[in-house]
Amino acid sequence: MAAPMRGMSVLRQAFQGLVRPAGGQVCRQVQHRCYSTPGHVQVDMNSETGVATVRLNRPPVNSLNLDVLTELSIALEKLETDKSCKAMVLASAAPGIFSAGLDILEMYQSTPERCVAFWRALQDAWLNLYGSRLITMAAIEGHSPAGGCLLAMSCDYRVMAEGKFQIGLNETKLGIVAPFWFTDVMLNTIGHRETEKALQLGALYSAQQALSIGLVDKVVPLAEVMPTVEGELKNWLQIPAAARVITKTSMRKAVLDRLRSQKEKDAQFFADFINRDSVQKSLGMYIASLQKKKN
Ligand SMILES: CCCCC/C=C\C/C=C\CC/C=C/CC(=O)SCCNC(=O)CCNC(=O)[C@H](O)C(C)(C)COP(=O)(O)OP(=O)(O)OC[C@H]1O[C@@H](n2cnc3c(N)ncnc32)[C@H](O)[C@@H]1OP(=O)(O)O
Repeated sequence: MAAPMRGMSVLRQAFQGLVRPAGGQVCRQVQHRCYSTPGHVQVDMNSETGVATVRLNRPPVNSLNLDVLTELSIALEKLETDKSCKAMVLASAAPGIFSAGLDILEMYQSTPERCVAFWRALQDAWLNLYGSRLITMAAIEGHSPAGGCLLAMSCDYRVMAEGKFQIGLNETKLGIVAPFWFTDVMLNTIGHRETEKALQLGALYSAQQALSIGLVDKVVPLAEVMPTVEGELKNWLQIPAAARVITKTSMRKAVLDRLRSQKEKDAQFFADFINRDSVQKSLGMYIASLQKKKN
């Protein structure tokens, strides 16, 4: 195995199969390529079908910190440039959870510099996902609040497990405000009236409620989520790719461009907003309430 190259992060090289990270595996078989690293994003590429499964793997709740978001971005970039890849399923390796959203500890008592770096990583991961040429499907096998809901909504199709799991943009409940591009994605998904209610209330929906407002496309028993995604993918894969990609791009371009044109301003705004005393106080209380839930 080659030594790490200068000027290129070990993480990026690991994803490109150039180095074998300590404790990790890079396995290549005829039909499957798995890029498994000590990190938090597992990619399994089935080269026979052209479908990659990307699993978030940061137990217990797949909260999205700087590292996870950076890894996710790199994984998505790599799949985007892999000509054999046609579709991507976003899923979780942690039972009972899709993603708990942004890691609240990245936003609580952090430095402005870290906040900006964290936000840039989120912007890049989202731009890569929402702007992807691939068919993207979310297999939601657990809770999916806030940033988890953003990731799911940014896919082309969503299948959610029935039962106790919840999904939604609950930011106001934490005393924070969903950024404009979260709002844009929700508007594109469920329309203006439902978004207005959902965002003000910080609503978290059951799978059935989410289905009724169009936040997810299908609700099935937990064990059926992956087979349902695979079945749906067969339909999507039959559509001529160029026509589908042009359609998707034209429908998403305005929302993507809106963030692209003001990334730095948005990152600065986030860092300033999140470090306000009143916001820090709300976040502190929310963290305490999560911990109290256990006692
Ligand atoms: C004026 C105009 C302003 C314009 C706006 C400008 C800028 C925008 C500013 C801010 C926007 C920022 C956007 C944020 C989006 C987000 O994603 S915020 C994150 C929201 N997430 C949540 O609310 C989820 C909270 N978690 C839960 O509800 C539950 O954990 C769960 C997901 C339902 C799972 O429950 P379960 O019982 O299985 O697990 P536990 O609750 O016991 O959790 C286990 C463990 O994990 C910790 N944890 C949970 N969620 C998070 C998280 N998101 N981040 C970090 N840590 C988390 C939890 O505390 C437990 O920890 P332990 O006690 O140490 O074991």
